Amino acid sequence: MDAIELLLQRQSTPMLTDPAPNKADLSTLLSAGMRVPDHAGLKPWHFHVISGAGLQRLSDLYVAATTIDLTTKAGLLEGTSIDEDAFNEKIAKVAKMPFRAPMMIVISTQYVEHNKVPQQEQLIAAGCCAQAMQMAAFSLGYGAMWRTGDLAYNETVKTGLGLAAGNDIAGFLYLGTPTKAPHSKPAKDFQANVTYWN
Ligand SMILES: Cc1cc2nc3c(=O)[nH]c(=O)nc-3n(C[C@H](O)[C@H](O)[C@H](O)COP(=O)(O)O)c2cc1C
Repeated sequence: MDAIELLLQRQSTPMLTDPAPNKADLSTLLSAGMRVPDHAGLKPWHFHVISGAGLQRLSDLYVAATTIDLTTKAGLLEGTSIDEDAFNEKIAKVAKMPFRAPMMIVISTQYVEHNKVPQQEQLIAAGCCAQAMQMAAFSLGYGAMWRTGDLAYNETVKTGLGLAAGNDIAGFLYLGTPTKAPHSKPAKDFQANVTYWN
């Protein structure tokens, strides 16, 4: 796919199935992720590639994190008890999340102390990794969807993934093959988002 065509046509695919990117294609994706603009060459990111049994491991972590969250919240509200149905519904929902696609890449930060590169720039660079990997996946014929949600900001999830304290999850990139041929989305007009100083 031509590079401009890729830039103008990229879109997300929420419904994904097997096959996931194969070994060679995954290597291309990860290399694209490493190729992003990177102030001072800090490589302030980390990729967890999760598939197969790893999806169940992530599901278990989501369940543990959500259980802690819900019981802590109930504990803080004196006199309240957990609504068992709502609790079970929420747990069932988060347990399924990693199985939305056959592969996920969790893009997190690995902040480096640097006098010219604030954390904000390092988080942006990690975001660029997610974008680059989605682009690479799209151009190779795979589908991809960048998600976050509460669990991206959850300390139990971050610790369970091995992130050092103070780091962030920039995104969960779901990867696989689109379940059906996607309808091409219309282009967004740029006029209202641009100011020219000539
Ligand atoms: C940082 C970030 C987090 C996102 N999190 C979610 C999410 O949790 N759920 C969701 O439906 N879309 C999320 N999105 C948006 C989708 O990835 C996607 O861009 C959006 O559905 C529009 O589709 P498109 O990429 O085809 O234009 C997120 C995007 C970014 C950049």
